[in-house]
Amino acid sequence: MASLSRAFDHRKYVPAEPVPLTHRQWPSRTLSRAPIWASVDLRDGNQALLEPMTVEQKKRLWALLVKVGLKEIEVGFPAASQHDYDFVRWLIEDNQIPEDVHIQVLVQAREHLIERTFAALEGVERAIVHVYNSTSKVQRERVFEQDREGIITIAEQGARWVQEYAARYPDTQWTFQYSPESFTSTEVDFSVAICEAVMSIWQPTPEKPCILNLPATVEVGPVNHFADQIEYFITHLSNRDSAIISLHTHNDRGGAAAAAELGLLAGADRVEGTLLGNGERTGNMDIVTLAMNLYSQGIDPQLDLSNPDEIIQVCTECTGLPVHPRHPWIGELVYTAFSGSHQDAIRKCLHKQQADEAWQVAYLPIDPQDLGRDFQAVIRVNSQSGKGGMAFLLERDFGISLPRWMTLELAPHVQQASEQVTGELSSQTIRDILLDTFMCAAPVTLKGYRLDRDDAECLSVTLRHDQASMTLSGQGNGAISAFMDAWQRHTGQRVNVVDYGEHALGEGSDAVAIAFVQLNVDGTRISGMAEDGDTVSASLKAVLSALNRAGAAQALNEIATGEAVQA
Ligand SMILES: CC(=O)SCCNC(=O)CCNC(=O)[C@H](O)C(C)(C)COP(=O)(O)OP(=O)(O)OC[C@H]1O[C@@H](n2cnc3c(N)ncnc32)[C@H](O)[C@@H]1OP(=O)(O)O
Ligand SMILES: CC(C)C(=O)C(=O)O
Ligand SMILES: [Mg+2]
Repeated sequence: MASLSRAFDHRKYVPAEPVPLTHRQWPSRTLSRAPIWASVDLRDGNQALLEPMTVEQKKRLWALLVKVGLKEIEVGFPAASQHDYDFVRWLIEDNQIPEDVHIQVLVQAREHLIERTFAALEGVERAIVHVYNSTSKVQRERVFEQDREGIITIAEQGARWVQEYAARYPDTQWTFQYSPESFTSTEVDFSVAICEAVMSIWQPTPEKPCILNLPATVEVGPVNHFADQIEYFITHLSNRDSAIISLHTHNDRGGAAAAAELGLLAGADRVEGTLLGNGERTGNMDIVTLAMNLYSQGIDPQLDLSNPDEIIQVCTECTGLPVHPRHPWIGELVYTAFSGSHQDAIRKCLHKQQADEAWQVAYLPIDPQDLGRDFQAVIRVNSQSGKGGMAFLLERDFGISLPRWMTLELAPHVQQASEQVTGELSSQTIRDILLDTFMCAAPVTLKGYRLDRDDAECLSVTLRHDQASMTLSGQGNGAISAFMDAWQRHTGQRVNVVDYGEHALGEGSDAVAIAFVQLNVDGTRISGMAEDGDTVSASLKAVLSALNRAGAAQALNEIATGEAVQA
């Protein structure tokens, strides 16, 4: 090989060895049920922390794992530390293990460690004892300095010791688990051979199977490669019915959840992982992510994840690790849309979504309310937002349904404000911008009106400006057109109504009317809005808002004052 520079140089690395699998089945399968879940938060998660959890923190996380519904929980490496040992003793002596939960403990294939592990478990009703040794070529050659036979011997010895010590505690229902650690970097035929060697000692049966846990101790290849490794293993293992095939993926390439999903397609039964993915290096497979992936495909994950805020709080307090705001499914920002076209689509879909139909909302793969997230967080407005977002917020928080043309007129004002604040705009600020821009009750104000319904509507409207009141009269087929007529007659301006909209705000006796109008005043379009307890007043005030914005005061000052009456 040419000499490798010390700098960033891809030639230092070799790709994963292709798996000799010709008619792979996993690509044409789909998942239809949840796997057996096993948590390794209290072991793999714990061993990755700068400061391992205290017994109190472990107790808290344990309670959460049980609450979420995990039935197999690796609670530690009791031969490694007094903390872990004491925690296991507390679980047993304090009767903390629910009847349907199995605790699991990890141990190396070394006799004195196995002996102490069983001592820690004394008195437990049921438990999984998990023994491992490393099997990859690099571990064989550079760490253990053993050939394949030597590595198999370590595994066999471990299996034997586990079996022998278990026999000393006949009152416990034991399940044995073996991991060929570094499975992903191990030749697949050797993984099969070493697991078969362990099985030949344990003699599992379909009624009393052992667990073979296949770890991506380090994720070294693409997720399809992992699926090939799993399918090869499962289809080449003798006595497959007597083993529960378990996956234990890490996230070095960011594929832990995807690898586990494909591994399940390849025939695995069980997955190990941690809540929110804490674990060595980039972490273990995140159980929440995988469970929510299944949930969003219409599969019952068999875990209660309806309160992710509690999961986040307990996990962060126990591990000291923060959760990224864009963490899959449960991050603070994952159901929030800032960008305009997304907001527009979400708003339209939410309007059309029926309670009894399948979820069909663009940009929201699940209903955020399933995770206790309300729509408060869904749409937020900043400089990347469009009209859809602000319309959504006005409707959601204030019940204001803007007509489309009004939304279009408001949008540039909101955009300008969001650019000035370089951040997010609250719905209150958006409402303030709406009112400041379009609700223009001065300088000309509405003092009163009289509407007589005859063949046409005859309107007398009294306005106030500059301490003076004046009454204008006009006719039309409604109050607004009569007001237009009156205004034209008295000012000489050409005024037409281009668009109009109105709706009730609130309900019952507290309801008020909100009216929006777009006028054409001497060839220029201008809009106004108003609120009033009286519908006609709301309409007339909306017209006056538009006229005020168009310079009503000046128009009035220019006309003859013949009809003006001093107040
Ligand atoms: C991928 C994983 O997560 S595996 C789990 C890793 N987790 C942990 O290791 C956390 C807890 N471990 C510990 O605290 C310590 O490793 C202990 C207390 C268990 C053991 O400590 P030590 O006795 O100092 O041994 P250490 O773990 O350093 O291992 C070194 C020796 O054990 C051997 N060894 C390591 N793993 C195994 C194994 N799984 N089975 C058999 N032998 C093993 C090594 O070859 C080495 O042997 P050598 O001394 O003859 O060279
Ligand atoms: C002990 C084993 C299963 C492990 O944690 C790993 O290989 O990542
Ligand atoms: Mg691990």
